[in-house]
Formats: sequence, C-alpha cells, structure tokens
Amino acid sequence: MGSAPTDPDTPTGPMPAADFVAALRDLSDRYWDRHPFHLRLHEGRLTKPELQLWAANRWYYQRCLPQKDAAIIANCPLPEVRRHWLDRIVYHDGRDAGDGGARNWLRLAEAVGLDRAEVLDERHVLPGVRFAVDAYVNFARARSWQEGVASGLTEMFSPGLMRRRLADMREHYPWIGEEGFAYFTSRLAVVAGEGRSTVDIVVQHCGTREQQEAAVAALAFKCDVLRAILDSIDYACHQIAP
Ligand SMILES: O=C(O)c1cc(C(=O)O)c2c(n1)C(=O)C(=O)c1cc(C(=O)O)[nH]c1-2
Repeated sequence: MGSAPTDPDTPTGPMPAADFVAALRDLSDRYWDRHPFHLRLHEGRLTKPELQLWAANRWYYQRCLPQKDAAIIANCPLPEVRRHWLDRIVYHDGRDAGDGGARNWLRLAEAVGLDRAEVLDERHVLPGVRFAVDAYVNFARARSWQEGVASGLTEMFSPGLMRRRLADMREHYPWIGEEGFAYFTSRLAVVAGEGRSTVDIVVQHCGTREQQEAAVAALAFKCDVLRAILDSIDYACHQIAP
C-alpha cells in the first residue's frame, strides 16, 4: 500500500505567527461565555439551589486544575517553561492551606449557602461534569506539553466574562456576601497577564504546521470541555424543583 499523494493545495509550512494567533482567537465563538446557563446567571435568573449546584460543580474543575498543570510540567523537558508553569499550581493551591484560588472558590461556595463539607466530599458533582473535567486532566497527561499549554488558552477569552460575572452577580444576587467574590477579584488580577504569556509560549514552541494545528485542536477541545460542564449543570437545573 503506497502513501497517499500529497495534495499540492494543502499547506505544509508553519503559519505566520499572526495567522496562528488569529486561528486560536477565532475559537472564541466556542467559548462558554454565551452558554444558556451563563446567560441565566448574568441575568439574575438562577435560584439559590441552582447557584449552589454551579458552585459545587465548578469546585471539581477548580480542584483538578493543579493536577492538570502538574501533568503539563511532568511532560515538559524545558526548565524555563516548567518554572513559569509552576506559578499556576501555587496560585490554585496557595503557599499554605489557608490561601490560594481553590480556597477562594470554597469561600464562594459557602457564600451561596453550601457547607464546606458537602463541597469537599463532592456529593453534588454531576457525572457529566466529572467526565468532562477528568477528560481535561487526562488530555494534559496524554498529549504533548504544548497541547496541554494550548488547551489552557480559553483563559485568553475569560477576563471580560469574569468582569461581567462579578458585576452582574453583585447586582442580581445581593444576598451573596462580598467575601464570596474574592475568587473573581483575585483571579482578574492575574488572568490577563497569564493569557498573554501563554500565547507567547504556544507561538514560540509550536514551530511546525502540525504542532500549530494540534494547538488549535487542543483549544477547541477545551472549549468543548467547558461547554460540557455547563450542559450538565444546566440539564440538572431543570430537574431541581422550583
Ligand atoms: O470563571 C471562568 O469563566 C473561568 C474560565 C477559565 C477558562 O476559560 O478556562 C478558567 C477559570 N475561570 C479559572 O478560574 C481558572 O482558574 C482557570 C484555569 C484554567 C486552565 O485551563 O488552566 N482555566 C481557568
């Protein structure tokens, strides 16, 4: 069996950096900002039990992120990238048990009326959310470190969403105490810079067309992970009695 003839119209050289970045940014339409669940959240149409379900399920995402980042580090042979990526683990886990992004998410969960224990034992985590988040961690374990890094680029789409979420939640759910919003206020301070430096790493280390296309596919996969999380939560909301 011979190999398939190469189509002379199929480009094989790397895309110019600007085209590559544009191909990544083009995926913003697949991001979760306009998911029906997020729209209801922004419009103040979620009930307290629905907000609780969201917070308890997002916890599973938040708590798995450091394992995803550790998998990227484990697969990466470059000390300068590992050193840089390590900051993400420290950000989520904190330098000690009392701080870090994950702790701040727990504060939000408590502010919407959940007990810390029922969040930590994950009794509210939906099967679909678990499957989606586990798929993200497994993707980082199984794929190249560049694909793992590229999959985190959804964050380049997130600052506007997070700012809007913060403003809309303060307005529409005034019963949530301000301490509950620490996650978003502290995340907003780092996320724009993180998104920019992640793009730089991806552009620098995806030198071939194949690597560039794999990076774009990794970001598309991650958009699907996020939407699958909200699909599951949204579906479960329809089963909560009003
Ligand atoms: O609230 C959001 O909409 C949102 C989105 C994302 C994202 O786009 O992946 C992250 C976060 N938050 C977040 O808080 C966070 O720590 C985070 C880490 C990552 C990642 O893939 O490494 N994404 C996100």
